[in-house]
Amino acid sequence: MNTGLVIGIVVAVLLIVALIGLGTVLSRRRQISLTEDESAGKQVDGTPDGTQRQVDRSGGYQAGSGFSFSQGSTALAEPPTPPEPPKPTKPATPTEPVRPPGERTDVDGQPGVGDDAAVPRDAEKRTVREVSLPPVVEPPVVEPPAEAPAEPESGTDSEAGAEPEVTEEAAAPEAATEVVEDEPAVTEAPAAETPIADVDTPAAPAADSPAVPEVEAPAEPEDAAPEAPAAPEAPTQPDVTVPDTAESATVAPAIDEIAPTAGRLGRLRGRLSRSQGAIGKSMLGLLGAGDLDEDSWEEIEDTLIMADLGTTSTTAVVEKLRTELASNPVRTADDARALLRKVLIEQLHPEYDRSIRALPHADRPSVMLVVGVNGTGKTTTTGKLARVLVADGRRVLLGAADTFRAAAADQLQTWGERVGAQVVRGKENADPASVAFDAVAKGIEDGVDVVMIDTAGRLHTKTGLMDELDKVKRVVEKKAPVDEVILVLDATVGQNGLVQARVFADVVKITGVALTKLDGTAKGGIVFNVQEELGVPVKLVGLGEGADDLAPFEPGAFVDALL
Ligand SMILES: Nc1nc2c(ncn2[C@@H]2O[C@H](COP(=O)(O)OP(=O)(O)OP(=O)(O)O)[C@@H](O)[C@H]2O)c(=O)[nH]1
Repeated sequence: MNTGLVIGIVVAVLLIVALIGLGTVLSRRRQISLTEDESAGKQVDGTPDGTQRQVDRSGGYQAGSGFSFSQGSTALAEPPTPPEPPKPTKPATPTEPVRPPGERTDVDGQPGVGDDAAVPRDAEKRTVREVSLPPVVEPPVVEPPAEAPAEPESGTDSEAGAEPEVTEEAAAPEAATEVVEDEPAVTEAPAAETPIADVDTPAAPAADSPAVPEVEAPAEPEDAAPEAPAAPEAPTQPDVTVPDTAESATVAPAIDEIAPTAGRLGRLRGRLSRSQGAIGKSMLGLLGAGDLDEDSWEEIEDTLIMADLGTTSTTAVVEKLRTELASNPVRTADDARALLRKVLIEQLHPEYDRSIRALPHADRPSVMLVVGVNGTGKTTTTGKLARVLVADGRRVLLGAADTFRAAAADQLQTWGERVGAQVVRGKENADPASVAFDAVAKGIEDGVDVVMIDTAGRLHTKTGLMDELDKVKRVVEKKAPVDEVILVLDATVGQNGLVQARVFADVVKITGVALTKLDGTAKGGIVFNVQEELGVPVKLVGLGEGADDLAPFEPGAFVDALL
């Protein structure tokens, strides 16, 4: 009797125990804990610091491409100025990619290009690489009237460049202002030692040396911005310095080796590790905690706001997360990560065109203005981008329209010399618009592929500056339409950067943003905010002071770095 009963009871008990065990296991698996995740990460690569962990999580992400360049004809719906009359333009020489196949992947240990990069400490350490620049030389062409020391060229040149175009009433005068075309360091003695030796303004005119302060603009340029009726402000002091006898000097200084441009964001991802802590860790921790109550959602919102995503992006991200979680609850840490990744990437508008409009047009170079508040990294970014372009086989001409600070032009010149790009610069306090005009004229004349103009970045609160910027653009467009206007923003200043950005956006039509110093902030979320506020894509990110610490912005790679 009892044997059967006993067996039955034992079986029943065993069954119950088994069911309880199974239930426990299942309920545990639904829980995702941050601490669990972390230790797992450590296990994988055995490093306690977050940096390594990122690598594993990325699944070895490689940014698919390098920098993407495009032609900017349609870029700015600005009134294109009358096309250049057939000038002595050299058909945009089909420069062949001289691209140095970079074997180097390390960017650390590169020189810090500081405020004043005039002294390239690393020059000797680098492998000198010959990047054969298309022979721009043709001294005779521009030189003829050369005998006259000072004004011959610019003065006349500007005018000349102006006249053929539609009356150019204003153009000539405006542009006629002081201009200095200075080619790489062909100057005097001191230049001897290093090819990169910083150069004072052009050799000749004694002028500028004395510690000229970087203060307010000179006489007229500021208010001289009087729109169209600009005609009056005629021949401002046509004081010019040096027609570029140095032209040919462009030829062959020691040129830097440039790091490979492809996959840079992937390679530099470690620089974003601080941002990772701010967004990735806490967000994943919260999302992984299973069912989220309102407090948890608030915490998620706070995290995003703290990371500088801004309210618009934060709200959008939270709403998307809520919707997704409602229909597809996350069950594993990987699920949580995948969901967050997807939502964040969507919020970064991967559909935006982030190509840099730096490809030449049939009859003229592309023209790029680099604008932004002082100290954000305009000059540095211009130099870094010039390197990328040169590495891509492009002929680049840099226009130092930041005449406000002498060191800025020196700095740009140094960058130019290091990659073999021509530099057109003006005397300190020269009219920036004039320098920009001459740079573009020179670029057209020499048939370069792209002219990049570094502008001054005085405080946006000075309306004079903004007028000046507006004037620079107008004057430049008398020579050629501007294809790209890159606004450089410092990621470390957070919301203030956006205030500045809006002011600039009111004056010029910004077509792309370069967000610098992302290596120095835990608030990588600023990228979302900037795009949302300006409606303009972040195209470039600065991730360090090194010469190659500039990467194209790629939403996927960026989010991977954050998580
Ligand atoms: N850490 C870091 N520093 C950067 C980055 N970009 C630029 N810098 C540094 O920021 C400082 C200012 O850069 P500049 O290029 O001189 O800035 P700017 O906007 O041209 O300044 P002004 O000529 O005064 O208008 C320099 O020390 C640069 O090395 C970056 O991405 N990361």
